[in-house]
Amino acid sequence: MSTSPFVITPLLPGAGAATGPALVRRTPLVDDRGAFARIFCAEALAEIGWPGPVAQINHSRTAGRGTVRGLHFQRPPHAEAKLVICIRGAVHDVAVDIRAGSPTRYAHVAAELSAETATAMYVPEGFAHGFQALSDDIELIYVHSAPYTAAAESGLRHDDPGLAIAWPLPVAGISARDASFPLITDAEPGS
Ligand SMILES: Cc1cn([C@H]2C[C@H](O)[C@@H](COP(=O)(O)OP(=O)(O)O[C@H]3O[C@H](C)C(=O)[C@H](O)[C@H]3O)O2)c(=O)[nH]c1=O
Repeated sequence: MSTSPFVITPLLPGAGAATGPALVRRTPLVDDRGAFARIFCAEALAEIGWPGPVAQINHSRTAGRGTVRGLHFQRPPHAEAKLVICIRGAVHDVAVDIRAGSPTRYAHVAAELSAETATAMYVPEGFAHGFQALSDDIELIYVHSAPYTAAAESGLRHDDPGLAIAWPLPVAGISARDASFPLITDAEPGS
């Protein structure tokens, strides 16, 4: 493996490499048998703020192009960092700054993640995450720094005018729960 298993590109100008979301592109080792890539590396990601031990790893499949999942986050003290790894298909991946007092609160960053480009997004604590499937048959792996805590789960509306997220495709297949999150103008303080 070269000196770093990833090429890391911070996505939120001014947030600093160690506090904002980042695009994490894997650098697979290719030979005549195929390829080998590291998909998570605590040491390499600590440089951009990965906070601690891996608490949970999830695998999600999304069948239909245009489907939106999210935007999700866990409220403190269960806030989590995530590495969202696309291992099949392509997604438009979005992270929204929800940090109280942040000069970029409710600003978002977006990037295309795909198996073909070997890309992932680092989503720090204090950011909500969502994505839209750009193809059928998406598979994502999520590495979480905190365990799932249903009581701490919350979210933002994908179509909130206060967020102004431009989804590339007509939105399809969103869950009733995700479609019913409050707008940021209606949300309870601290929610
Ligand atoms: C995360 C999680 C969920 N669940 C249960 C809760 C629901 O009954 C069911 C599906 O969860 P959800 O609808 O939140 O799944 P997604 O909408 O795909 O959420 C995922 O996609 C968005 C974009 C993210 O950023 C979340 O981190 C990620 O979990 O699994 C569990 O039992 N354990 C878990 O660790």
